[in-house]
Amino acid sequence: MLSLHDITLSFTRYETGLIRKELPVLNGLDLVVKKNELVGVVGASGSGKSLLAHAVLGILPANANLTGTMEFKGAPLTHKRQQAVRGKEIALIPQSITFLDPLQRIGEQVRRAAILSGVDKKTAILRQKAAFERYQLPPSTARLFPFQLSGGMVRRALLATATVGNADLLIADEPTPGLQPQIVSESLSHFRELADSGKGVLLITHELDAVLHVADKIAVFYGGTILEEASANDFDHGGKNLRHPFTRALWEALPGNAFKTSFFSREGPGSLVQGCPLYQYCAAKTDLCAIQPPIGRRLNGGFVRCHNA
Ligand SMILES: Nc1ncnc2c1ncn2[C@@H]1O[C@H](COP(=O)(O)OP(=O)(O)OP(=O)(O)O)[C@@H](O)[C@H]1O
Ligand code: NI
Repeated sequence: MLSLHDITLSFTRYETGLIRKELPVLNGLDLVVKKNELVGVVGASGSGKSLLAHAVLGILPANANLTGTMEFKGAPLTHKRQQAVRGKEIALIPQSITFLDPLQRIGEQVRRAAILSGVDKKTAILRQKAAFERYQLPPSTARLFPFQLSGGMVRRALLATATVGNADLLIADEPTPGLQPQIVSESLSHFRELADSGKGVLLITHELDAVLHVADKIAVFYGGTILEEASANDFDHGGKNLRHPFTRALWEALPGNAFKTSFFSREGPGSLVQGCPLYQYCAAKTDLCAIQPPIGRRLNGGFVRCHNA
């Protein structure tokens, strides 16, 4: 359904004296989301996950330079097509709550999203009511404006807005922070249902724990690229089928597993280095890792970008 190949993204910045600086964010990224599939993208804060979502939707800021190929349902996802499919065939649950229209009542926004995705007015009303019920928004909130809702309610309104239509691909960017555990687990199982009903779901998060239960496949994101693509089952049996040392470290950090902190750092802009992005932190590194970025390859039914896997 969605196929991303060799996606590279940088920002142009002008510094004093009009010196142009390129700030790399994404680097040679490949990712596929199929019909019926829920793919979790797990990565540290600031590693470029939201920008990846924005790249697919065509809503990057003007100083972003994007290269690579994107396909949606087998045809190139050009800028024109992105505009045509946004909110219709591809829906986003944004990380930022500022994506709601501040001047439109919540109920109208959810109904408008349903209509945009191709359902008639009557159905839109029914769908809006069902979405409100699913995300525990009392019917009376339909008449309120976003500023009149609590932060948690705004998040639930965003969930309702993105899932009310018929989008074939749902991209959820950290959709559940600050929500009650019950609503978190309900929205995750709703994403699973959507995938089971023939949609594709891309779920972006920094919590591996939460997505593991619902995802088919996990893409581990670091330093602007995907280090490993593993099936959710690869995390079973003590994670012994995992390919990359970083993914194993993520596995170790799951509740109930032995926690090692040595591997983790905050990823900042411009931190892409000559060799492996994990060179500084990796316990399994060799000299090659310092000078040559590992090339991605298929391994044991998954994907890995590591010289030593
Ligand atoms: N318009 C911009 N110009 C320059 N740099 C930017 C711009 N927008 C984002 N960045 C930088 O790109 C990097 C990736 O940002 P992004 O929001 O995609 O990270 P993220 O993985 O979604 O993080 P989080 O988990 O905190 O949401 C960040 O370091 C951010 O500062
Ligand atoms: Ni983000």
